[in-house]
Amino acid sequence: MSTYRSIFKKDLFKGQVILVTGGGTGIGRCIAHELAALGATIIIAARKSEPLKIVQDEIQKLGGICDTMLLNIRDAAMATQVIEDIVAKHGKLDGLVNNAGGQFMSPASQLTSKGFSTVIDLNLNGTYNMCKAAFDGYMGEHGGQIVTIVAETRNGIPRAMHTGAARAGIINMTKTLAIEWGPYNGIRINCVAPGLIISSGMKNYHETMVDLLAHSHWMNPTSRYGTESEVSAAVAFLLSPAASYINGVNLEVDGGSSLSKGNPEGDELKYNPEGSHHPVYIGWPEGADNVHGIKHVDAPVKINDLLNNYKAIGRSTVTAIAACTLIPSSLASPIPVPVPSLPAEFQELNKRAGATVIHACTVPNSFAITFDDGPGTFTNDLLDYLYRKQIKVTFFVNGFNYNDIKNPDIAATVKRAFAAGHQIGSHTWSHADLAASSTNIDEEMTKLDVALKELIGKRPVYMRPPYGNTSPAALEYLGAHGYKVINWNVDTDDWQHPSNFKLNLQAYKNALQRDTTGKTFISLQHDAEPLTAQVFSKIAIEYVLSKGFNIMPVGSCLGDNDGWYRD
Ligand SMILES: CCCCC/C=C/C(=O)SCCNC(=O)CCNC(=O)[C@H](O)C(C)(C)COP(=O)(O)OP(=O)(O)OC[C@H]1O[C@@H](n2cnc3c(N)ncnc32)[C@H](O)[C@@H]1OP(=O)(O)O
Ligand SMILES: NC(=O)C1=CN([C@@H]2O[C@H](COP(=O)(O)OP(=O)(O)OC[C@H]3O[C@@H](n4cnc5c(N)ncnc54)[C@H](OP(=O)(O)O)[C@@H]3O)[C@@H](O)[C@H]2O)C=CC1
Repeated sequence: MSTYRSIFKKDLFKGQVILVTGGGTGIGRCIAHELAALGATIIIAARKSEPLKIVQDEIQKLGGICDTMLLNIRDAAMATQVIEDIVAKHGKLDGLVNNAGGQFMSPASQLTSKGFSTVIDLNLNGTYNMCKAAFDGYMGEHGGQIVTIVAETRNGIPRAMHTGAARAGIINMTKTLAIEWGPYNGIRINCVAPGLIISSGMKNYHETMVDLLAHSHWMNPTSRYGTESEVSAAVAFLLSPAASYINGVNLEVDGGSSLSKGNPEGDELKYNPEGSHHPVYIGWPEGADNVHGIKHVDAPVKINDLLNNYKAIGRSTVTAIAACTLIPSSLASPIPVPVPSLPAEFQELNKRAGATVIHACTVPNSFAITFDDGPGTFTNDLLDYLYRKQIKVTFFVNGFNYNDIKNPDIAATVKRAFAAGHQIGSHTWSHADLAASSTNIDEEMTKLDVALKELIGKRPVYMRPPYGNTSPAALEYLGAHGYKVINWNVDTDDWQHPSNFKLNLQAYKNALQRDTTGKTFISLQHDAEPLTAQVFSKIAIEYVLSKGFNIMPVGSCLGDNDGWYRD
C-alpha cells in the first residue's frame, strides 16, 4: 500500500492532535489520510463505527496514528463529550475539521418544514455544536485551528435550498467567530467550499441527480470534477502555519465554477432553455410523490456508469487511497497540442508506404488496452491494479515528455512494467510529431531505443506515432527499421477531458455498439494523466471485462507473442 503523497512537507503537523468529523468516508477520509501522513494524531468521528475502523486500519497500516470515536454532531452533549474524551486521552486538540454534513435533493416548492429543519440541524447546528464544544473544551484556553467544509453557494443551490442556507449560515458564523475568537490564543477559523467532487458522498443521490452532476462539467472552466485530494490540500493549507494570517475566509475549491457558468456553444440551449445555469432537461420529477419515491430508495441506487464504477473501484483500499492522493499533474503540465489528423489523401499514401498503420487486433475476442505518454507519476498505481487483476496491457512510453525516463523512479516503473509482462512499445523520445518535416525521426526512435535497451535489455518492435500522425517518409523509415506501427480504433480523448469518465467510456461503448462481428479493438488512453492511471483505466477495464473480451497486449492481440522486442 502506498502512503498518502501530500504536497506538503512530511512533518507539517507532527505532534498535533486533529479531529476530523465524518472521517470514515469520502472527503473526510482523504483529509484524515493526508493529515496523518503529515504527522498528526488523527481522531475520526462519525455515527457509524465500521467505516471509521476501516480508515483507522488503513492509516495505522501506513504508519499513521489514528483514533476513532462515535459522534452525532447534531447532539450537542455528544459533541461536548467527544472533545472531552479527546483531551483526556490525547492531551489536547490542535485542530478541528468539520467535514460531516450532507443533504437530500428537493425543489424548494416540495420541501417540507421538517426536511428544511433536518438539513439546517445537521449542517448549521451540527457545525455550531462542534465549534462550541472545541472552544469550551480546549481551544478557548489554548488556541487552535478550525476548518469547516461547506459547499459552493455563491449563486444559491437550486434543489438544495436548505443546504445552501445552512452552508451560507456557516460561512457567516465563521466570520463572526474569527473576529470573536481570534483573541483567544489566536484561534483561526475558516471554511473550504468544494464544488463538485467525485467522492463516496455521491452515492447518496438518486440517478437523476448523478446524471445532473455527470453533465455539469461544462459549467466549470476546468471542465472536470474536483478530487477529494484537492479539498484535502486546501484543508491542510488552512490548518497549517502557511495560513497563519488567514482567518474568517471561505476558500472555494471549485475550479472556478462559482465564477463562470461558461457553456460551450450549443449546450446552452440544449441544457438551458430557461436561462438557469443548471441543466433543466434532467429536471425534477413532477409531483410531490416523487420526492418521497426518491427519498425511499433504500437499495443502492442505479447511478450512471461514472459513479457506479467509481464506487466499485472505491471499495479497494489501495485504489481508494490512490484516488484521494491525486493532485492532477494536468494542472501543472502543458497539455499536448493536438495536431490535426492527416487528410484522406495522405492516409491513402500511408497505406502504400513502408510500414502499415495497424488500428485493430486480429485475434478473435481480443481487446488491447494501450497507454501513451508515460510513465506517469501514477503509473505505479495502475500497475498495482493490473497485478491484482492479472491483466497485461501495452505501454507506449516516451523518453522525455511528462517525465524523464532516466529519473530513477520512472526508470524503475518501466522495468517493473516490463518484468510484469506488460508490453513496452516506443512512443518516440520526446513525443515528436513524426509527420512534421522538422522532426529528426532517426534521433527520436534511436534515442529511446538506446534508453530502453539500458533499462530492459531490449529494443521495442512496436511503436505508436505521437498524435497518431505519420507521413509517407515516416512510414518508410519505420518500415525499413522493422517497427510495427500501432494506432487505435477506440479513442477515449482522456488527455483532453481527464475526469470526464463518462465521455471517456463512451468511446468504448460506441466501439462496442458498432457491429462487433469479428472486430477487435485497440483503445487509446494516457497513463501520464493521473485520473486515467488512477481511476479511468479501471473503469475501462471493468467495462471491457463485463462485455466478455479478453484484454491483452497489442502484440498478443495480433497473434504475436514472441516478436515484441529485439536486441
Ligand atoms: C446539493 C448539491 C451540492 C453539491 C454536491 C454536494 C454533494 C455532497 O454534499 S456529497 C455528501 C453526501 N452525503 C449526504 O448528502 C448525506 C446523505 N443524506 C442523508 O443522509 C439525509 O438526507 C440527511 C442526513 C440529510 C437527513 O437524514 P435524517 O436525519 O435521517 O432524516 P430523515 O431521513 O429522518 O428525514 C427527515 C425529514 O427530512 C425530509 N427528507 C429527508 N429525505 C428526503 C428526501 N429525499 N426528499 C424529501 N424530503 C426528505 C423529510 O421531511 C423527512 O421527514 P419525514 O418525511 O417525516 O421522514
Ligand atoms: N462531494 C461533493 O461534491 C461535495 C461535498 N460537500 C460536503 O463535503 C462533506 C463530505 O462529503 P463527502 O465525503 O462527499 O460525503 P460522505 O457522505 O461520504 O461524507 C459525509 C460524512 O459525514 C458523516 N456524517 C453525516 N452525518 C453525521 C452526523 N450527524 N454526525 C457525524 N457524522 C455525520 C458521515 O458518516 P456517518 O454516516 O457514519 O455519520 C460521512 O462520513 C460533506 O459535508 C458534504 O456535504 C460539499 C460540496 C460538494
